[in-house]
Amino acid sequence: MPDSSFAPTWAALFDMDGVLIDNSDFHINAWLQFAQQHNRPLTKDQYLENINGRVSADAMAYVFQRPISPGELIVLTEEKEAIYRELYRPHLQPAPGLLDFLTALKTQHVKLAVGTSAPESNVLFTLDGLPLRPYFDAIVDASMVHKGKPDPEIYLTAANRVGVEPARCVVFEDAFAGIEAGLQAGMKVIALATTHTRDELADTGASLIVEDFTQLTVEAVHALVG
Ligand SMILES: O=P(O)(O)OC[C@H]1O[C@@H](O)[C@H](O)[C@@H](O)[C@@H]1O
Repeated sequence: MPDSSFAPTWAALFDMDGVLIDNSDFHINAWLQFAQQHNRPLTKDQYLENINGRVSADAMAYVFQRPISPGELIVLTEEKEAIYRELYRPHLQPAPGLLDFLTALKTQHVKLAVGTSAPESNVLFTLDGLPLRPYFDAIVDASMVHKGKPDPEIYLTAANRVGVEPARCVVFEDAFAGIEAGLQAGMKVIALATTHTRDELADTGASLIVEDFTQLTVEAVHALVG
């Protein structure tokens, strides 16, 4: 019998919005409402192409088409995220199959981390609201990096925090910017077809595309970095 205790460690790095929770429609509606309140034009397609999965600093600069000062960014971000949390709070639940999948990964001693573009207030809302925090060895949010996705910094920081080299990390993502961040970090990426369709995700470079976590096994994911 091979001794599995000597198996090299690998890590699963999870995006938060659109992956741990299936909440894209609520972010879209919150952004449209926020933009309207500020008399800024914004469409759903513009959101999907230019905002989805990105840190607030980049999203706000896009919406207002100008640089946003650090003080203004805090106020505007919390205004938008308060709208989102109000809309999504009654629906807050883990993505289908997530809890069983996280439990199976933990049983196999896989290192687990979150790498999200969200501000800390939304991480508290989601990870403590459900609660999911106890599953993870590290959590990296927008306040902990200089550059947001598609830059690889968020996922490289998460890998570093769990002590696993990038080549042995699998990223779970739903957003174009996030998939690119994982690939730029030298990691394998599994795309969740929550925000975008399978067809839209087909040419992104993701190794696998799934609808939700019920379609995944630990073995199938491990095989990507084995
Ligand atoms: O997908 P991630 O990295 O968890 O991204 C979080 C961000 O995702 C964007 O799509 C939302 O519009 C933001 O408001 C949110 O903060």
